[in-house]
Order: sequence, then C-alpha cells, then structure tokens
Amino acid sequence: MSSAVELWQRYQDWLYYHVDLGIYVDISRIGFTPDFITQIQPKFVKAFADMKALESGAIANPDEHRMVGHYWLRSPELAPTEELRRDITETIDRIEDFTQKVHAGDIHPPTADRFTDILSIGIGGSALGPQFVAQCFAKADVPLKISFLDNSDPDGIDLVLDLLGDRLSTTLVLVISKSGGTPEAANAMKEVEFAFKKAGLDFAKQAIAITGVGSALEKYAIGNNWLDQFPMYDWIGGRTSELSAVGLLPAALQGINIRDMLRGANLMDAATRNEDMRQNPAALLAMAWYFAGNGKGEKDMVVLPYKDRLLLFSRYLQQLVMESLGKEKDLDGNTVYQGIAVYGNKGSTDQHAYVQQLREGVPNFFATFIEVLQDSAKTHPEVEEGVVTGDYLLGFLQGTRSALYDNGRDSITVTIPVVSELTVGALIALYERAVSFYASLVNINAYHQPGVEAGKKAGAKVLALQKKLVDTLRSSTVSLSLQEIAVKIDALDEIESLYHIARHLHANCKILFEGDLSKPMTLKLMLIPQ
Ligand SMILES: O=P(O)(O)OC[C@H]1O[C@H](O)[C@H](O)[C@@H](O)[C@@H]1O
Repeated sequence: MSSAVELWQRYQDWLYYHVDLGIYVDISRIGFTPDFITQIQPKFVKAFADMKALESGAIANPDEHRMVGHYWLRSPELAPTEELRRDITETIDRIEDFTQKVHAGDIHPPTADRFTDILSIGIGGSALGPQFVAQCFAKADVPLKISFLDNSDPDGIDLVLDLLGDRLSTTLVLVISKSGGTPEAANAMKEVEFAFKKAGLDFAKQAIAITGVGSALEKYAIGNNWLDQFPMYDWIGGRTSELSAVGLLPAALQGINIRDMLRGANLMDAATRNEDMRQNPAALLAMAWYFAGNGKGEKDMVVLPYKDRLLLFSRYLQQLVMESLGKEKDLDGNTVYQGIAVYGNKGSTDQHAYVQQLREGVPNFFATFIEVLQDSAKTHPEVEEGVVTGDYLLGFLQGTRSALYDNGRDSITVTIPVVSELTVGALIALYERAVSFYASLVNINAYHQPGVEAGKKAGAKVLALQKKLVDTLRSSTVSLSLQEIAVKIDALDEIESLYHIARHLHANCKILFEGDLSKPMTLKLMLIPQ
C-alpha cells in the first residue's frame, strides 16, 4: 500500500483532463506498474492501427462482413463515401425538421392538435440508449413524455397502456428495430396496434418506424402508410446506435439538444484518437480494465454513478460492454471465453445494499465511480451548518472510494462537470471507444453477437412445441399425460419442455390439470375450449 503522498503523486501523474468537455478520468487507484505499461504498449500500437482501419471503412466486423461506422455519426466527414456522408447528415436534418413540426403541431394526431406522448417500442440496443438518455434529461415540462415497451411481457404492456389511458390518441409510437424482426418488439407493436384498433384510433397515422433499409418492419410501415420512417444502417450495431436515429429521434422529440450530444461525442472521439496512450482517456480505461482483469475479465466492473439521472448508465454499459466483449472465440478462432461482467445502479444508494460485499467480501471486481461536479441547477437548503445534500453525496463517493482502496479494491473515477447533452454524448463516445480498444487488446470481434442467436432459436423451438401440444390435445377426446403427448408428437426428449409449456398454459386458464401438481408425471391434461 502506497503512502498518501505517493498516492497523491500517482493521482496527478495519471490524471486525464479534457479541456473542452471538463471531463476527468482518474485511473490512479488501479494498481498497474511501470512494467505493465511497457508490456502493454505494443498491444496499443495494434489497437490504434485497428481503430484507424475501422474508422476508414475496413470490414471491422468480419463475421457479418460489415463496416463499423458509429464514429461517423458524429463526424460524417470521416465516412468513407459521399453517399454515407449524405445519409448521415440528411437523417439528422430530417429528425430536426420532423421534431420541429411535431412540436409546432404541424404534424399532429388525427383527433387532436398536438402529440402529448411518445411510446417507444424496441429492445436491447433499440431501447437501452433511449432509456438512459431519457432518464438523464427527465423533467416536469418535457414537450413529449416518453414511455417504453421493451419486452414481450403482457402485464408490462398492460401497465404502460393503462398509464397512457386516453392519451393513446395523442401518442406518437416509435417502433425501433434494426433488424425489423425481433419478436419482442414485433409483439409489443402488435399489442399496441390492437389497442389502437380497440380505441377506434388509426395506428398508421401515429406510427413511425426506425429500422434497417429493406427490413420486414420497413416493408410493413410502407405497406400500411405509416406517418414516417427513419433509417438504421447495417454499419451501426444496436448497442452503438444511440447517436443514430434510434437515439436521436426520441431525444429530439423530448426537447433534448441532439446537436450538443453529437458535439460532445465528436469532441471525445477526437480525444480518443490520440495515439499517446497517457493522453487518451479511452485507452486509459481499456488499459485499466485489462490490468484489473488480467486481460481475461477476471474482475467484474461495478459502475457507480453518484447521480440519480445516471441510474441507467450501468444498464446501458452492460449491453455495450458484455455483448461486445463476451466472446467464446478470438479473431484467430481460438477458444478464449472473453468478457467483462458489468453491474451497478447508483451511489450512494448502493452503499446501503451491496457495497458491504464490495468492501469486505469476494474481491472479484473493480469499481468505476462516475462523479458529477455540479450538484443541481437549483440552490438547496443547508441540511447542517454549511453543508448541503450534494456535499454529502461527494463525501459518500470519496469515502467509498477510499474505503474500497484501503481494503485492496481498485477503482476508476470518471468526473463530469454536469449532466448535459455535451457530457452524456461524450460519456457514450468514451465507453464506445474503450470497448473498441479493449477488443483489440484481447483480439476479439466486438461487433457481432453470435451467442444471442442460440437463445432465440431455442425460444422459437419452444413455441413450435407448444403448437404441437395444443394440436394434440385439441384432437384428443380424452385427457392425456405428458408421456402420452410426448409419444404422440415424437418428442420424448422434450418432455421437460412440454411440462413447462403445459404449466404455463394451465396458469393462464388454457389447460386443465388433473393429478398431483408436485408430481408432473401424474398429471392428465385437457384443453379448455376458449
Ligand atoms: O434492433 P433490433 O434488430 O430489434 O435488435 C435488438 C437487439 O436484439 C438482439 O438480440 C441483439 O443481441 C442486440 O444487439 C440488439 O440490440
């Protein structure tokens, strides 16, 4: 353990500061040594070269044979073709034009002068960024209030629709899906379309699609004369799409300054092109992650923003980091099982939940504190002489950082001056680039997600099995056991799945059970006519 004087010196030696953004990155509480820096230097030479190639339009996602262009969204001049440059700038202009017309009431729902609400339908990268940004800039008097449907959960859908109530007639529905075929988003859309019909409303006149060119959703939107649509490009991944139409349209509609978000990202991008690792905040983060987890993700990343508005940052980063870095194979086909687990909510709230374990339990993590210097735009009363609530918040952050470090738990601290469009855009860009660098350091493709497909395919198989089970019961005049059904449909090795499906149908009043609920093989099943 270093002395306080040595630590203070280490802090100053490694402190990064972005002059225009007022953002600091402190990696002094990660225990790397000068030797480690020397060792990792060549890996960064490769990482910087990879990044140059990626930004100039190389096929950086080889498995899907795609370019990776999210950095062009805020520096269109870097895009490799004139067509791409035009696409990016025209889309931003169209978003602003559309937003201005919605706010002015020039575009309005059929039965009212103004839209009052946005209902954003999408999942994963088509939801996490918009949700994070909405929470960052939430306020009482937004031009349009946003709600989200990001699941295939009927009860969750009921709640959101109930809360909208009569305002459904003045709700602008954004259906966001790059592929245009993700079942959760498609289901939620169908449910909302149904709710519109039930309320006697014309869904198409209030619906916008944000989707990939040529997708099923695009065809559906065009075929049904939806209000409008905005493009998603195949060279942007869902998890890096916040600064594309996916994030910018909902943000602009909520009155968030999207030009400032883009400018913040642009400034951070410029800083993270610096090939002097010590002067590059994303390289510093990637280096610190590499050291902390031994280049193998041996330690989890606990993200603790001490600011309520940044609550969803850890959830946003969970997808960005884990879907990008969590890979079985490296780029040479070796089995590597890479990844960094990310979790966290916010401080000081989490101090009263799991920080006990962080401080004293399994030392399998490093923390990332996000500090916001400005307490609030308003002045606040003193809660003690000379002390306001914001002073407490800083005290808690500093206290936890020291308490963890004193017990051998490392941390990074990212400090932003204020939660603004500029700094939020910059934070997104900072972590996007850190993920890109880390992927180069460990030689993996950060831009595909082959593992997600397995779950999707298995899910589709369950639905196919459900159809067979229901058909079998429908064509039977007597009740049947699981064994009998499995034999009939030649699915003996799926009997456990059949049981889970039957139990769900039973709980939803579609199947009758006779027998002992604690002994699945005693059950006799019969379909309840609907
Ligand atoms: O935008 P979509 O095509 O609907 O995709 C939504 C999400 O679903 C997939 O399963 C991917 O793993 C995510 O990366 C993606 O963001």
